[in-house]
Amino acid sequence: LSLCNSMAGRPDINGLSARTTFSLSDFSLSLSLSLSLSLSLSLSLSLSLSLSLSLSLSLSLVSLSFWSFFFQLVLVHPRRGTVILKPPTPPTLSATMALVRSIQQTVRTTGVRAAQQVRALGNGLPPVYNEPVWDYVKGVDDDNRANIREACQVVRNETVDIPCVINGEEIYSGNTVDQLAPSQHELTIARIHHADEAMIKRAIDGAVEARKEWELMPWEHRAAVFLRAADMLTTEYRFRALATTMIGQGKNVYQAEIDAAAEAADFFRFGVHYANEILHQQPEHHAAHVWNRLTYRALEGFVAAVPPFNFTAIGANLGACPAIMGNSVLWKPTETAALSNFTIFQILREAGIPDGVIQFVPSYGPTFGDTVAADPRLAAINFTGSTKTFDHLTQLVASRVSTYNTYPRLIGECGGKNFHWLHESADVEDTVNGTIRSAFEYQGQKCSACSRVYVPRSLWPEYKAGMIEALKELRVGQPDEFSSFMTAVIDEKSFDKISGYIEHARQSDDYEILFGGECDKSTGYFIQPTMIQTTDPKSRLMQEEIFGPVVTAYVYEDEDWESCLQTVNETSPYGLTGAVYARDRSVIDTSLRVLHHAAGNIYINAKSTGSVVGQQPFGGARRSGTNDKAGAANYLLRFTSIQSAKECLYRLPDWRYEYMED
Ligand SMILES: NC(=O)c1ccc[n+]([C@@H]2O[C@H](COP(=O)([O-])OP(=O)(O)OC[C@H]3O[C@@H](n4cnc5c(N)ncnc54)[C@H](O)[C@@H]3O)[C@@H](O)[C@H]2O)c1
Ligand SMILES: N[C@@H](CCC=O)C(=O)O
Repeated sequence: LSLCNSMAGRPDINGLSARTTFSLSDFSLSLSLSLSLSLSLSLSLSLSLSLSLSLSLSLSLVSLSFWSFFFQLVLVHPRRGTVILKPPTPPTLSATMALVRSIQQTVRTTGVRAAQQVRALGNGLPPVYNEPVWDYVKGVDDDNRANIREACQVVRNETVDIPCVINGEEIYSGNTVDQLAPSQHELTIARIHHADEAMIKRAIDGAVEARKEWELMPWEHRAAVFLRAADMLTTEYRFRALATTMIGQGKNVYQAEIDAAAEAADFFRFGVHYANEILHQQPEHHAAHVWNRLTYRALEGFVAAVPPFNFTAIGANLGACPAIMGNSVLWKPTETAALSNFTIFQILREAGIPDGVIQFVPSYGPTFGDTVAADPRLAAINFTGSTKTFDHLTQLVASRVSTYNTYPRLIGECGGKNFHWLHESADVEDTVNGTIRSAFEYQGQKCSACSRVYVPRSLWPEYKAGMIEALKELRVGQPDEFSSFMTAVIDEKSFDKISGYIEHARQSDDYEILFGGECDKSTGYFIQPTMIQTTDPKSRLMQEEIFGPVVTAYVYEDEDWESCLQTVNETSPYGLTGAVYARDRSVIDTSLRVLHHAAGNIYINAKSTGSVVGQQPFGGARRSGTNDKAGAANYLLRFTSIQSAKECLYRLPDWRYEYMED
């Protein structure tokens, strides 16, 4: 059990070193095993052998158990064998660390296998666990660093032709759009062949046909495709998935790792895990001589999947997870993330997804939206992106609602205006570190990124100084330079929008730019991390989603903390993520009450980004979306249409009721 529990945590997310996150329970399992082994063996031996022989055997067994204890710790720890051997003084144990790192891959696999055997007993599936995040630490993970550099160089040197893949056929339409590297204009990494309306219609026909066989396929065969894809993605294709995300979407190695490897694999593995739980849920109550059953049908029709640019994993989740539940899907990647999405799609094909079940149809957004919404077989739109686009798709569907064979399900995860609220009891250093990470990692292009901060006057001098000191150190560069914390924003449209907000702040008396503000698109779309202070808590920069590396702070009087919480709650139309930093427990309690509907994901003394599949189901309400919670069973439930069956085990003997006799 301790093994399984330890698998549930993913290191790093809030900045903790992976090497400090193992728990005592990991040790206790190994300890008890080795001690009980040694005790029971020596006991039985002492019964049958002479005392002295038994004693010497016991001693050797104790020493053996010590070593088995040591090795078991390394082998069974599912995420990080290396955690066990953290050297108290690095120079003296550096050789040991190097050795352990060199067997790290083996340990990861072996540890996972050991735990798999434990969990598999429970539910008949291989166990589910969060994919370990690799660190790429200099001097420790040098092989991985070299591999990722090489994989990025391959992406830099090539221009991949990305076809539409319809019913298994690769179609190079010739109607192309280029995918450019955001941080280097001259790099065209892919040429995307767009589908037109006729091709999208053909993809719909093929998908509807393919679904019939796919949804009836025994569950274990469907599940195996995604489990296999997760393994392929995290082993032989890991560096490729990362490199296409790094160069294509402008992520540093760590941001790519948590996205294209860890979260994408988690969506597949946990998707299968949750689907398995759902499929096995059956009515608990049966009247006498009756058998009630539920059948989890796929949606009748097809699912249209429309992901954003900012997470490769979201493409994987939107495009693939409905198929776990037996649906067929049209996956329309966005142009600015086409290469990474295509990489994931190719993995799924190689893992055995049947032709037609997932149709890969890059196309111009409005052409795709109009065509799928016009088809009576549309069963769901699985969307993540801006609130504006989701509004548009919702209106399209609403305007045609009586033409559909079934009411299309609308799943929309949209924008945010996420907050960090500090109380005077907060730990300032912690909030500075959290804000820097949340607001500026991946250039603030996470829907969860912190974008507005509320600071009590008593903490402001220390908080502001801490932020500026960190910002001075924060390096903006190329995605495959290990010194880069930030790189360029995704494209010219984003660049213009973000720089427009900065310009607005420069022109208005409500704001003071405390740091950054420089924007340069001459070689790539670079925007320096920017911190702004406002005197108006309801001004534009406190309300609207910017989706870039800009954070705006408002300073409030310490004694007004409760009314400030009301301001946080009422300022923006969104309700995605937010963080409360305080050490005073009653303040935490009050803040959670006031902010009850302000965020779908609320964080306490933790930054507003970095949700983990299976741990913090993700999504928000208000204008942030339908809050269906990606990374949880609820999400899978949106893609099934339950049929309820009642079977009588007896014959109805008469139509008359007994009371009818006089
Ligand atoms: N809540 C979440 O979970 C979440 C996660 C990631 C991103 N986001 C949000 O996504 C936005 C950034 O992503 P983006 O810039 O790619 O969003 P976007 O709305 O511009 O595009 C999203 C997708 O919609 C497609 N699209 C555009 N017009 C369309 C139309 N008329 N019909 C059909 N499809 C159309 C695009 O091609 C793209 O694939 C931000 O607002 C961010 O907050 C939300
Ligand atoms: N799930 C991610 C955000 C996804 C949207 O961009 C997080 O929690 O940071």
